Amino acid sequence: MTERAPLGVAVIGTGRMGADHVRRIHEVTSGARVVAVADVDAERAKAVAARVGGCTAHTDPAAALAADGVDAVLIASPGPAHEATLLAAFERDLPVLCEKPLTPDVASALRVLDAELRLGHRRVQVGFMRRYDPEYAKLKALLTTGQLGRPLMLHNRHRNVASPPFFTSSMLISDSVAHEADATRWLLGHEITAVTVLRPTPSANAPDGLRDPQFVVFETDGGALSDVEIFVNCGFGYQVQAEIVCERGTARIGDGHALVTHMAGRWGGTIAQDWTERFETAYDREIQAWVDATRRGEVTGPSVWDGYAAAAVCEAGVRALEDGGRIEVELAEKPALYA
Ligand SMILES: NC(=O)C1=CN([C@@H]2O[C@H](COP(=O)(O)OP(=O)(O)OC[C@H]3O[C@@H](n4cnc5c(N)ncnc54)[C@H](O)[C@@H]3O)[C@@H](O)[C@H]2O)C=CC1
Ligand SMILES: O=C1[C@@H](O)[C@H](O)[C@@H](O)[C@H](O)[C@H]1O
Repeated sequence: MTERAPLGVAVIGTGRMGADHVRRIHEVTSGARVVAVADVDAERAKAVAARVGGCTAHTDPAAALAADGVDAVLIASPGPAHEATLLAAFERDLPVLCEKPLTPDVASALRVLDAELRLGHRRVQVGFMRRYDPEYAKLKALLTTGQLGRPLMLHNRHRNVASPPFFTSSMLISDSVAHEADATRWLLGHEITAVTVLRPTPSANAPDGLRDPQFVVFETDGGALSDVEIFVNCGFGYQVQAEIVCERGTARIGDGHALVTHMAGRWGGTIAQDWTERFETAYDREIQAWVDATRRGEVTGPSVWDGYAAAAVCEAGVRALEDGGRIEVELAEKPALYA
């Protein structure tokens, strides 16, 4: 690849996120083009490839990685399939953007971490896109100035309209609260040391047997608390909000007051209905940052260590959900590669 050639991207998994990322790279991102896609569903892969000129469709991710013109990989298959594609990408030393979660459990996350360490350099950006959301970025910048003083508590709310049919009670933690695990670590610059999960009586609108909502409390090594209301069948909208409480003040994001209307004796606004709407700008910025860094020969953004740490927090959270009580998070020693 010459310095100015567009980055040739293989997109693995062409479901909801993968197809949206293909569209994004094709229409929004500069400096990249999709040259191959793979999906176990051949028809879906073909349909998505057909929307992009010069893109080959595969059912085997390894074949897509080996296709002509592939310089980098975007993984958007389900979490349990990530490890195999990550390891295949490492064999070709290809840069990767891997949708969250890095992998669904600690054992597989550690295998990926070990494999990247053996490679000897960072290759992966993990898709914790909230770090690229303008509101989260402003909150992070404010905290970095130190004006508010030491962070004491972070209150998070994470609401989805409805959960998909395959969603389990533990997925509220491993699939959804994974975002707050990362946001807490990133915003505070602390590691999470323990997790407690409280379970109110499930909403009558939750599917039978689903423990929804849940109230999760993280303790951090900086002495802060971060709580998360996770409610994936709230019915009315997609809401992600965060309020930081510090020694000298508070700051809050996610109220969605960009447009307030006054009409017919009422005032109000609209609520996003899903993540593609609420975080559209974050995804655009995330993919552009990945493409730009990759073309410079760099790897930036959330690392394999961040993906592993989130997996460790979520695994402790799932145990806390199942067993009750407070579960400590066990983290390996942080390798120098991720310092
Ligand atoms: N950052 C974010 O806000 C979000 C991230 N995600 C993540 O994106 C990833 C994909 O999620 P969705 O698009 O919602 O799922 P989806 O189910 O809509 O799409 C997954 C696609 O992967 C294909 N697939 C399954 N196994 C495969 C394999 N071994 N190789 C290649 N393709 C395979 C499926 O046929 C399907 O087309 C997941 O890791 C999920 O956690 C999902 C939603 C939001
Ligand atoms: O990552 C996501 C989904 O996988 C998850 O299931 C949702 O709860 C999150 O809001 C969304 O951002």
